[in-house]
Amino acid sequence: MKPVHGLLVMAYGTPYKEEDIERYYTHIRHGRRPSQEHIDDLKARYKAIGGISPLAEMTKKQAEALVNRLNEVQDEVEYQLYIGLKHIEPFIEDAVEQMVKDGIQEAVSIVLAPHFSTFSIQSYNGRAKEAAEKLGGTLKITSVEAWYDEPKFIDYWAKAILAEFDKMTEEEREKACVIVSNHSLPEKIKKLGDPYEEQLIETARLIQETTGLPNVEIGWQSAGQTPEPWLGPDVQDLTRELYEKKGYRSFVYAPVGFVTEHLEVLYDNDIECKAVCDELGAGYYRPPMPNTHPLFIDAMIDAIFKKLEK
Ligand SMILES: CC1=C(CCC(=O)O)c2cc3nc(cc4[nH]c(cc5[nH]c(cc1n2)c(C)c5CCC(=O)O)c(CCC(=O)O)c4C)C(CCC(=O)O)=C3C
Ligand SMILES: [Fe+2]
Repeated sequence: MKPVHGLLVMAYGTPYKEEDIERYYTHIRHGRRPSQEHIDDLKARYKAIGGISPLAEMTKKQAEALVNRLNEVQDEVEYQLYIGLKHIEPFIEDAVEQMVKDGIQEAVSIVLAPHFSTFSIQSYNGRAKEAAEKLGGTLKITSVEAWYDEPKFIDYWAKAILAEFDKMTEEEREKACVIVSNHSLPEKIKKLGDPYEEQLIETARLIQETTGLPNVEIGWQSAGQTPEPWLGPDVQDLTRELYEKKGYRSFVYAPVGFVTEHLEVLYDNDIECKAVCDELGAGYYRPPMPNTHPLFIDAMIDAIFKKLEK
């Protein structure tokens, strides 16, 4: 009999129904209830993308694709899937508790987000390890930390971006640019030595190298509503600036820090960035997100093996 190990797949989480929005947002804000205005604003954004986000279902599909592939490509271990979410049930702690109850002693974890930050990946991994320790320390978790430069991940985006350029006329292509972006974080992470910004720059460089496209720019999106400075330029401001200063007339948005068509993509890109493009009379393009694309799933499988072989 093969030994059974856990595969802990962690993701952000999303409200399952409208009534979940308030407690979900409160959890994101570390237990501080947001103002009614902020809640209403968030509700309106979910409404604008069709009521709820496709994220919950897609996280499940991605996790299932990962465990199936992991059990297909190796024969020594039987991996059992556990999903742990950051801001809604099943929480990361729930998943770890279930693993311990199931008698799992070894697990590998991966977060469905490619770039490392103390704000994101480290907090997921830290919560998983802390939960395992609290439950007696019988479960050992090996955590993948980042996979922003995995060749198959880059390949997925390179192909998806080039497919958008294929939709353009020769003339349009010459004045088109790619905006590679990630979720903004407070600028103070830079002083803390966080590699988040550099990792996005490296993802963009690899995409540029692989596609051979001349115009690749970096932007940040979906910044929080606090007075402190956040990483910029914001993708909307950047679009205007590039239109004016560099004469670009078409924009291909590649929000590579995300992996699914969820709120930030469907709203911040497909509604907000598109509105800027429409106003400028510029072309708006946004390749499909990786979701369960085999290249994308295999990129994460490669990252898992690299970590386990270390
Ligand atoms: C780094 C990062 C990622 C990527 C890495 C990862 O995936 O972990 C990410 C992903 C996501 N963020 C998501 C949703 C939200 N994030 C919020 C707010 C915030 N995110 C932050 C960071 C990140 N977030 C931060 C620093 C805040 C401000 C907190 C504060 O206020 O102090 C808010 C509050 C309202 C607003 O600000 O919009 C919402 C609703 C969804 C689900 C979307 C859906 O349901 O489809 C996803 C995938
Ligand atoms: Fe977020």
